[in-house]
Order: sequence, then structure tokens, then C-alpha cells
Amino acid sequence: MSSHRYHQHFTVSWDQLHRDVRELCHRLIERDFKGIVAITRGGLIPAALIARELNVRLIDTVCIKSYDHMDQGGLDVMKGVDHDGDGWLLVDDLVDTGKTARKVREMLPKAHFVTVYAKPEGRPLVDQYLTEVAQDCWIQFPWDMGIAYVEPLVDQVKR
Ligand SMILES: O=P(O)(O)OC[C@H]1O[C@H](OP(=O)(O)OP(=O)(O)O)[C@H](O)[C@@H]1O
Ligand code: HPA
Ligand SMILES: [Mg+2]
Repeated sequence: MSSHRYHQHFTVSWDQLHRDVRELCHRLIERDFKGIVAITRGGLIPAALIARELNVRLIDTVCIKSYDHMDQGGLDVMKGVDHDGDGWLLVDDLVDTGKTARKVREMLPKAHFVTVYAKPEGRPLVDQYLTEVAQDCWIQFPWDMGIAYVEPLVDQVKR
């Protein structure tokens, strides 16, 4: 699968991400978790923010890689966990095709799986998510961006 499948961009600022994660936490507050398993690397920042809101101190990782920028390759699991996820909150930044989620679900079938963003193909694999995003939309996360100079419009258009 490649970058050809993406025709739109959805840019998420740090501020937006923080507000979205806090909103997701409102929907998790009634539950008690033994700990959080973050799916690296994208799940690490949401997991840290959720841990702060829900006062969770025990945090583990499943280390897995699927994409090189927009190009999806084979799944490479570098680290798992030694339990089935019972009582644990499993966190990733997003679910896209669901390939990563399917693999991690096999590893932790009893975990409560949440993502901040979800695309239609992957959505059925998670228990909860905050915002749905179109399948052909690439979510641009704040950790992949920087602040850059933008030329005045007259120079862009008239030069
Ligand atoms: O539903 P899928 O099509 O499997 O895509 C979703 C996964 O892809 C991204 O991770 P990536 O493999 O790019 O690694 P990263 O988290 O280290 O950026 C993202 O963080 C999800 O984990
Ligand atoms: O839309 C996306 N944005 C960032 N990383 C991703 N990994 C899979 N899909 C995406
Ligand atoms: Mg990831």
C-alpha cells in the first residue's frame, strides 16, 4: 500500500491533540485500569497524556512498526507484553487500515483498546475512539511538523 491512497490532509496541532485526548479521557473516567500499554511510537504521547488525566503510573509498550512515512510495509513486532491485556488500557494515536490494531489485538485480546483518531477500515477493531477521519485522509501529527516561514500571498501569486 502506498501514498497514492491519500488525497487529503488533516493537520493536528499540539493544542488540538491535547484537547482531543482530554475529551477521550472524559469517556474513560468511569473505568479502572491496571495500567496502560502504549503502541509505539504514535501511541506514546496520547498514552502519557491519558496517564496524567487518569492518574495511571504503570505504563508498558508494544513496539511495532508498519509504515515508512506514507508507505505501509510488513509488520515488525520488536517487543510484546507477557499478559493478555485483561484490565489494561491499550492506546494508539490512530487506526488506519487496521493492520497494526489486528496484530496487537491478537497479542492483548482482553485489553480495552482506544485511539484518538480512526478511519473507517480500522474503526471496528478498536473499542473506543474520539474522531473519525476519512480513509483517504493523511493525518499529519504535530511531532512530524515544525513552524516554518510562509511567503506573503502577493509574492506567492504575483511573482
Ligand atoms: O491501521 P494501520 O494501517 O496499521 O496504521 C496505523 C498505525 O500506523 C502508524 O504507526 P507506524 O507504523 O507508522 O509507526 P509509528 O507509530 O512509529 O509512527 C500509527 O501510529 C498506527 O500505529
Ligand atoms: O494518517 C496517518 N497519519 C500518520 N501516520 C499514519 N499511519 C497510518 N496512517 C497514518
Ligand atoms: Mg504507530
